[in-house]
Amino acid sequence: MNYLESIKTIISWKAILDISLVAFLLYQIISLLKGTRAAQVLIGMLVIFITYVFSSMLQFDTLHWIISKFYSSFIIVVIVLFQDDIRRLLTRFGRGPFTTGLDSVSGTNIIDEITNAAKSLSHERIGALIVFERSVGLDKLYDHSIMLDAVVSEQLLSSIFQSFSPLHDGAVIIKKDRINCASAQLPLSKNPRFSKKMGTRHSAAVGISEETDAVVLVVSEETGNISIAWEGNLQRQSSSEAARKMLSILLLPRGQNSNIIYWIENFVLFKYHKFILKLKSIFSSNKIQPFDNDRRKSNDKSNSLQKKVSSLETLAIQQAELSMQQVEYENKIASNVPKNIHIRFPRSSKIKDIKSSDIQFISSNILNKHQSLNNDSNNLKDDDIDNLEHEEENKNASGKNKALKAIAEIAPEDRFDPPIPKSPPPRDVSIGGIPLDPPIEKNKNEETPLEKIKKDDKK
Ligand SMILES: Nc1ncnc2c1ncn2[C@@H]1O[C@H](COP(=O)(O)OP(=O)(O)OP(=O)(O)O)[C@@H](O)[C@H]1O
Repeated sequence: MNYLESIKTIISWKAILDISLVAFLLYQIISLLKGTRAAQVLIGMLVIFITYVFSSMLQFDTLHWIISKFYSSFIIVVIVLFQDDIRRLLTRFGRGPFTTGLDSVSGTNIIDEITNAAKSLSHERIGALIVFERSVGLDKLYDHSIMLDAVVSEQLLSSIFQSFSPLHDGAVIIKKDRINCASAQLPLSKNPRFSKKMGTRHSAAVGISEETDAVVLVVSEETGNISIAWEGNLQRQSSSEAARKMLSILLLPRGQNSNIIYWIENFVLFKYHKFILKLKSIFSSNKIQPFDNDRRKSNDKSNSLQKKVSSLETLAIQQAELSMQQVEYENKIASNVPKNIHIRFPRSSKIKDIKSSDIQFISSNILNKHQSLNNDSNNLKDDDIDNLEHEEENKNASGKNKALKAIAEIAPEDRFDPPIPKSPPPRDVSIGGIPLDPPIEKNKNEETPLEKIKKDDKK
């Protein structure tokens, strides 16, 4: 009985609260430092501390003196080494699940516009990075960005991220209910788990969510996946609808008059998603994030497709070469054409949607186009040979152009190629009557390719 009573006096509610607070603080610090460079520094400092204790016990006076000098400036060392991590830790304590980023009235519309834009961008395989500012200001990112202060709309967001837009590189930042700026450069993730496996767009999304309480929506250009980064986590969304729900949880205040029940509901939902994310990363095979698995699968698919395409391309070239052997004249005219044939898929096409029948269609298209080129050159044979002599170079060039046009026709749908710059204006050939580049004299003994062909024909 005495024993139980003594325990009761020790374990007061204050002690329990005290221990819980310490445990919570330690958990936050460990979860923040886990996997970072700071964790390694911390381990190094722990080793020095153990050496210090042993040096004192074993009376190694010199070692003990050196380490004690080091520990006298310990606080300064810690602040210098961990300045980034301390800032992140303090930011984390300064925010909570109750800080929201959008207004409860207009927020839903904004999330709708953004998820619709993400859906169409994902469908077209156009990468995007959209940051929602919450309680921590992102002012330092504005300096190198382009200020917009525009109303959030699906059309505007979609056009910002098109590859021909001057604003497409970098992130769009949503502040309150407006698009604040575009082309913002975000800090990359410091977590080696992300920084090593991911491309820079996703690493930047995680990076800003590690440093601040911002929520980031990423659309992958490579896979078309929509992901959301928050609190240093990255969660791939199964659909744009899932992204909409997740953004609503993270950004919208729960209810117009947010009372404690809504707050708790928000907190539980917030923690639930975090817990699910952790579970997934623990149980996912090979300890690879679902995100990485997707990327790997998509790489495998595109690799096998590339193999198929290159083998079909070789076949097309082989057949073209065979047909070219029939007439030497054609061979001379079109000898460069097969080398110019490249299969180009439109940017927006989904790799998984391209079936083997499509590839067959494409390859037969190449052969047809090539055949028509050869026919063109056959017709030329009937033309006046003298005229040809002067036009031979032009014909060769037009043959190549036709081949390139044929390639452009293979996949014309909604592919956007930036306009080809006009040829530069003619250079000044002389300054004050002194020629800059003396004209190259044609070697009269040198045979033109057409003269060679004529000779061969005569033989
Ligand atoms: N630090 C950054 N801040 C903002 N945007 C960035 C940053 N780093 C890269 N980006 C954007 O990401 C693009 C490059 O993406 P990259 O292919 O490296 O990333 P990724 O994560 O593999 O994405 P994706 O799956 O879309 O290819 C850049 O063109 C740029 O628009």
